[in-house]
Amino acid sequence: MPRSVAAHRQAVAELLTAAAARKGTLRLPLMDALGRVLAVDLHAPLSLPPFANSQMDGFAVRSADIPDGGARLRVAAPVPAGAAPEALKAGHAAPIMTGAMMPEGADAVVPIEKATPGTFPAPTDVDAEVELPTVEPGTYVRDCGSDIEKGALALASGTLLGPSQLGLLAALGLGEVETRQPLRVLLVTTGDEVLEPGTELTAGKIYDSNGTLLEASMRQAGLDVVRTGISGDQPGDLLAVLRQHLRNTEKPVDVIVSTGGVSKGAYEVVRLAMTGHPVEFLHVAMQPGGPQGLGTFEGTPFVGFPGNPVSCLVSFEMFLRPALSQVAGTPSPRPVLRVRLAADLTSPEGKHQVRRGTVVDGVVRMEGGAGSHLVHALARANALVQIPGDVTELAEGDEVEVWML
Ligand SMILES: Nc1nc2c(c(=O)[nH]1)N[C@H]1C(S)=C(S)[C@@H](COP(=O)(O)OP(=O)(O)OC[C@H]3O[C@@H](n4cnc5c(N)ncnc54)[C@H](O)[C@@H]3O)O[C@H]1N2
Ligand code: MOO
Repeated sequence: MPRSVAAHRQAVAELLTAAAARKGTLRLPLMDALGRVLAVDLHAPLSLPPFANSQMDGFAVRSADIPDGGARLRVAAPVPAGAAPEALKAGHAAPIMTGAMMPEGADAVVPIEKATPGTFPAPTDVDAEVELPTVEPGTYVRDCGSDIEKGALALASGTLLGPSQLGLLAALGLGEVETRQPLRVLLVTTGDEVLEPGTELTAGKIYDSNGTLLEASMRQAGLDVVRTGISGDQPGDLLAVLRQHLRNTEKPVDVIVSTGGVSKGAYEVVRLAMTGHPVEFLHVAMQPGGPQGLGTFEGTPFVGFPGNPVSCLVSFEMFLRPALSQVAGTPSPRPVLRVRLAADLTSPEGKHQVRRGTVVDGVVRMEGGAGSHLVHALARANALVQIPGDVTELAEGDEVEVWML
């Protein structure tokens, strides 16, 4: 009886719980923290904006100086961005640039486009005057702390640090940030037919797509990855490679992920190598990614993905990524949408099918067929299309769940 997708995801999460709990924190320069997870609640060390400033190039005024019909005001010394201006005298308007600090006493900005004349006077013109329309207090003023007040929670522990979050930390003047130490994955691809990209292709051989596909997925999900290179179909070779890396105390490994060698062939290297170790080989009611291995190898959690590249990606997205979110707080789940099918489709009964598709304007079009070797079609897709095991036929316009890649 195949295992359900949810049950296998839970089994992967349980396998990784102890390893995730052992991880500490790591203080990193901001750019090195891209894709990492914040380890602490972070409170703003200063207010943003740190001072009231102008949202427009224009004139800083005391709004009370300008009645309904407008007023003619004396032009004060200009306030460029970066300057600490003098207080604004009554009856005056100070030329002020976007981002420049509001002078004390000024409470509004009139944009230059609304001024007469509509250009700033030369700084040498000490007798200049300007005619301005009436303005509400606060107009085009970005108040101190209007984005965040000093001491308020800026980012909660567990936040994934992407460009926007790191930009906020930089705006708050922080050069470093406390991150969760990521789990380190030992990634091994297997198969006598598999060659490193960049080498010469000979008869019967193919290039290793899985290593790159999975390392990229794992890095994107905030994991550390150590690659072993390709292991051939001799179980002894695979065992030697794994043991060599597990002995490396400088880079201790938290989980091993292998690809290939888990199904029913005559030379299933991962199955053979794991004989006598507590690794279970089973079938999940999912396509692609049905054959799976799960257990421990000499105390280290072991996850064996099938060899087909699309099966590897689907296995990562369906099992490892969500399991990591659950146990390691790596908050990188895929955005889930409900969209309409561009065309009819069929799906095998009893298997949760994960098709690849392109979502545009709320409609999903399939990319390629169901085959798990279709890497070109995968590269065109922007979503995984989820078709539950009890659904065998869907019509154009029917709603389906998609996970955006
Ligand atoms: N009799 C059966 N045969 C197969 C079954 C089955 O249930 N009964 N399951 C099929 C399914 S589904 C899958 S998925 C694969 C899984 O096979 P393995 O995990 O044993 O993987 P391999 O046989 O080593 O490789 C499968 C496929 O993928 C290619 N491959 C392997 N590694 C790489 C790599 N690093 N980069 C690119 N491509 C790779 C390999 O050449 C094969 O074409 O088994 C089915 N068979
Ligand atoms: O499960 Mo296999 O991954 O269908 O190709």
